[in-house]
Amino acid sequence: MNALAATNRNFRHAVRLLGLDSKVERSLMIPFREIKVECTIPKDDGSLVSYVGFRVQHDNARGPMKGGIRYHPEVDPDEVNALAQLMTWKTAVADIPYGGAKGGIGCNPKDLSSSELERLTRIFTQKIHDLIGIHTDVPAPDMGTNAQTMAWILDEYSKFHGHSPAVVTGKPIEIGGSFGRDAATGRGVVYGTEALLAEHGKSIKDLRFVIQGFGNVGSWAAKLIHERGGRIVAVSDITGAVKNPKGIDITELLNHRESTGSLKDFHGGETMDPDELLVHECDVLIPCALGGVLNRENAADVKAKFIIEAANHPTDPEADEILSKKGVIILPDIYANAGGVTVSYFEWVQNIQGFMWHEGKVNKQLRRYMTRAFQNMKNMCKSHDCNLRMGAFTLGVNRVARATLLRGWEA
Ligand SMILES: NC(=O)C1=CN([C@@H]2O[C@H](COP(=O)(O)OP(=O)(O)OC[C@H]3O[C@@H](n4cnc5c(N)ncnc54)[C@H](OP(=O)(O)O)[C@@H]3O)[C@@H](O)[C@H]2O)C=CC1
Ligand SMILES: O=C(O)CCC(=O)C(=O)O
Repeated sequence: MNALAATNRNFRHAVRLLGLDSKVERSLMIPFREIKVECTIPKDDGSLVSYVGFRVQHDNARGPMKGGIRYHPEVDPDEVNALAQLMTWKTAVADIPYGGAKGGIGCNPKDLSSSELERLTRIFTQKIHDLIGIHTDVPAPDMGTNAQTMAWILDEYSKFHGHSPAVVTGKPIEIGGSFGRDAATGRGVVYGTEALLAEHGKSIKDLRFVIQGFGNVGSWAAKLIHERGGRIVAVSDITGAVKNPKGIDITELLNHRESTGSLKDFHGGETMDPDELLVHECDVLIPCALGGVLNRENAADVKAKFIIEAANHPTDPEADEILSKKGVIILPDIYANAGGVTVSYFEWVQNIQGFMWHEGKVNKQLRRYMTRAFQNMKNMCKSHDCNLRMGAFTLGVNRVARATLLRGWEA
């Protein structure tokens, strides 16, 4: 099942649990606006290359639309639509005053030089600059993009609209980024994991973890779990996977990745088949890379008792059913990875105020938001007798439906 069909299915299930009207359902499902643009750039060798860029703005009932921009070869319109919709429910779960959006360019950023990436980002910004903005749609990093990408968007956007730091979040600190944004998604994952484990009388230091993906989210989650005494027994990136039953020294792995650019040839563990990673023996599995990685092919073989969805939609609905029958507890993406967008909100607030917070304040507020959202999600589970995914979906969808009804549809 593709990402959009899976997301729509979860949304419809939440609508049924909430008893929402079919007109509200239809209005919430159809995206506010879908943008598709051609981006042609000269390569460094003078040849021309064309890419397709997307921005889907899903809903703005609760505030400006918000969500990352992904550079990845598998970016397609359905996936961007699904990710934009997930952002709408995610910002509502976190209770931050935003709607949802997502963007992407179908390219492999590893095949482009830094100057080619800059040209691509600038041309994409030129094509969408009049449709994004501080109070309309605020992009941020996602897979394959980073603080530098946001700096180029800010610079290009500012040529048309004047200096506008709040038009993107996840920027470098020097040009208005927030302390703590780089680590925020991974840190939020850890706060969410702590809240879940505490409910089950467990703590990070007693458990074994497997992490798929060692980019922004995966490496920060790994570092913070390692610091708390959690034993990380296997990690992967696109180049391969490494395991060590005694626990991988994450500080050494970060140093290795820093000096070589990947996890390959790391001597603090044994190389393993990356396909084995998701079904490796552990207590907690944290997918931090692509969507749909847990599916009917591998779900029955998963050994973890807890899955923390740091990636967006890593579990497809068939896997969801298989895992739930096995008693695996899944902390859903629209809650588990909401730390990133929550600190993006703090960054936007700081830009608008023209006042910078220190990192301690950012992290303290992040914990407060993640803890509050966890309790709200649990309350929805109780009132609708449902699992955590539906607890999060009913929480998010209900808040957006309420905002939509309050605003009304009169033309
Ligand atoms: N950045 C953020 O703030 C947020 C991100 N997310 C979600 O988290 C996930 C990861 O995003 P982010 O960390 O930002 O992205 P990055 O691009 O920083 O990192 C992605 C990581 O996934 C690895 N990867 C890619 N394909 C595979 C594969 N087939 N098997 C194993 N590893 C793979 C990459 O390997 P390599 O390094 O070798 O390329 C890299 O380590 C995405 O689903 C994203 O939507 C969710 C909320 C916020
Ligand atoms: O920080 C943001 O605005 C969005 C991050 C994002 O793309 C996500 O949460 O999936």
